[in-house]
Amino acid sequence: MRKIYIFDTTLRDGEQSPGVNLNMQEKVEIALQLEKLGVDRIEAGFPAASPGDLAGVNAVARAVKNATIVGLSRSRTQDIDAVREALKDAQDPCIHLFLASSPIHRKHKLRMEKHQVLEAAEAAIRYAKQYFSKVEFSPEDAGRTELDFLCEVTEMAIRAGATVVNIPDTVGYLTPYEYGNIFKTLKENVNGIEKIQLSAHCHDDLGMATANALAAILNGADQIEGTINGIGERAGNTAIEEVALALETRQDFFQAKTGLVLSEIARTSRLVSKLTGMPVPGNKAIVGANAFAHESGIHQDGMLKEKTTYEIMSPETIGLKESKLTLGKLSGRHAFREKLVDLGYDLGDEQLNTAFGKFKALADKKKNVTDEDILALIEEKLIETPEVYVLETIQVSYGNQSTPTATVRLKLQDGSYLDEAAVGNGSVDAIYKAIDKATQEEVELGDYSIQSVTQGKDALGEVHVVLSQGDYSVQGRGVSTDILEASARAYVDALNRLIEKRKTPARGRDNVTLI
Ligand SMILES: CC(=O)SCCNC(=O)CCNC(=O)[C@H](O)C(C)(C)COP(=O)(O)OP(=O)(O)OC[C@H]1O[C@@H](n2cnc3c(N)ncnc32)[C@H](O)[C@@H]1OP(=O)(O)O
Ligand SMILES: CC(C)C(=O)C(=O)O
Ligand SMILES: [Mg+2]
Repeated sequence: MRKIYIFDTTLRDGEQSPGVNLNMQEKVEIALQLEKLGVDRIEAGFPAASPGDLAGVNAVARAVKNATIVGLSRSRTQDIDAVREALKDAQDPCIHLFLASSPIHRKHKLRMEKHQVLEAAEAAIRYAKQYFSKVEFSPEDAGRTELDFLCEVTEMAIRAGATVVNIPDTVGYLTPYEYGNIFKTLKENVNGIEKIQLSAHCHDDLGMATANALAAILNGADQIEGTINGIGERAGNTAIEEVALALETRQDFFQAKTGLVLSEIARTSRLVSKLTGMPVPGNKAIVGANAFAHESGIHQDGMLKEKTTYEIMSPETIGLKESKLTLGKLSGRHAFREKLVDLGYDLGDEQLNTAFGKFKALADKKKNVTDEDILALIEEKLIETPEVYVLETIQVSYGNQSTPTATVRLKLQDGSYLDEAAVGNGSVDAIYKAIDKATQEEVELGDYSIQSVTQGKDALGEVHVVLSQGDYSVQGRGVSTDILEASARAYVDALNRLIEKRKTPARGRDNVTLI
């Protein structure tokens, strides 16, 4: 199987992401993880950029033993000397020289003619070659360079001693067909091309960085340059994890593989995200939080029956424990039952149906239904008390300069309704007074407590109340995303328990019904 070399530039092009700044320790920490991941080459920085970056590259060169350490340099002697200094302790150093070759860059940025580009690049490669056996050369903006001139530049680089020629699509402009064609053309037309490695370096401005890198592989590229999580200048670089998993999953098609330890991918992704401060989007291929998560009922049912129905690779491959079946409003009974079994509940069909109905109602209101949400729903449901009153609606009018007013509607077992309104010292007080009027129960509120049972802005609030009437004392509990609704539910729940309790002989105030 053909080996594709992985050149990681998270610490160089990745650090060019706006807002990212890695200090020496952070560079070393990431580099050591990249070494574990098994990348072949680590571009640690641009030593001429600053004394700090030179020190960072030097620290990486001293720490890493099992990868080539690369330093970037313009085609200028002072930059090359900075790389020499930075890599003096590296076991396996490599310099990466670049000079733009496209007409736009030649004319506007470098203000050079073609022949000047050739001469300057050749001089730089020859100078660098005195100090480095491994020299990579990049004609920057190769993607927008005339193909015949690109062949000329590549041939010059080989003659001057480059060991790798990299073809950057610097501005992410090309389509996979066009990018692949460059590699094919170089392979077919450049003298000495077999002596060097050809490398692909793509940017994601049009979302084609990974597709372009794969097209390069199909057309003879030996090395892929990229970053972890695809971070990098503007829209970023090819995401290394995407190329690695594409080759792994579609070996039948590409007939090529990397030497990466794939099970280190998730850990590396997390570390890079943490130290760069760049969050990984949930839907990011391979390493996004949703990459192995299934939300809809039909998919979840398929997954429970056979994972390959909806997963083309397994989370274990990249070092994750397992796929996730997240419960939401689109989930079905199979996944819901599975979750309940996980949580220790084995409900009969009828109970399951009731719980599922409540779950769907909650999921309509709440983005993420968590285990705690489900436990709260189930525990509430499993303790059966006849519902003499069912809270239908509440409406509360509140202003800090006016008296809170609440209107409630309760449904009775015969299908009729009780509607009442009341004012109170606060919104909850108004609700409770309205319920008292509607039910004509005289009760004393002994305790009221509220807690959040789940997290986030749409968390479930759980209200506990203790009501007493004569010798009877009962607790009630209500759960809702709205604390006023939870308060009303808790009160109505307690009243229902009170009515049930009155049917049995009183056992005294201390004997509180626990739910
Ligand atoms: C496609 C890429 O990702 S390339 C890498 C981009 N990364 C970076 O630029 C990060 C590090 N860069 C830096 O810290 C600074 O730009 C430095 C230290 C390299 C240079 O800083 P300055 O000397 O202040 O120059 P400045 O950045 O403003 O301009 C770049 C100069 O380099 C020239 N230049 C650009 N590329 C090259 C090259 N490959 N070889 C030689 N000269 C080059 C430009 O034409 C310009 O020259 P001029 O001053 O004669 O007009
Ligand atoms: C330095 C070069 C290889 C680069 O990052 C680019 O052209 O995108
Ligand atoms: Mg780049």
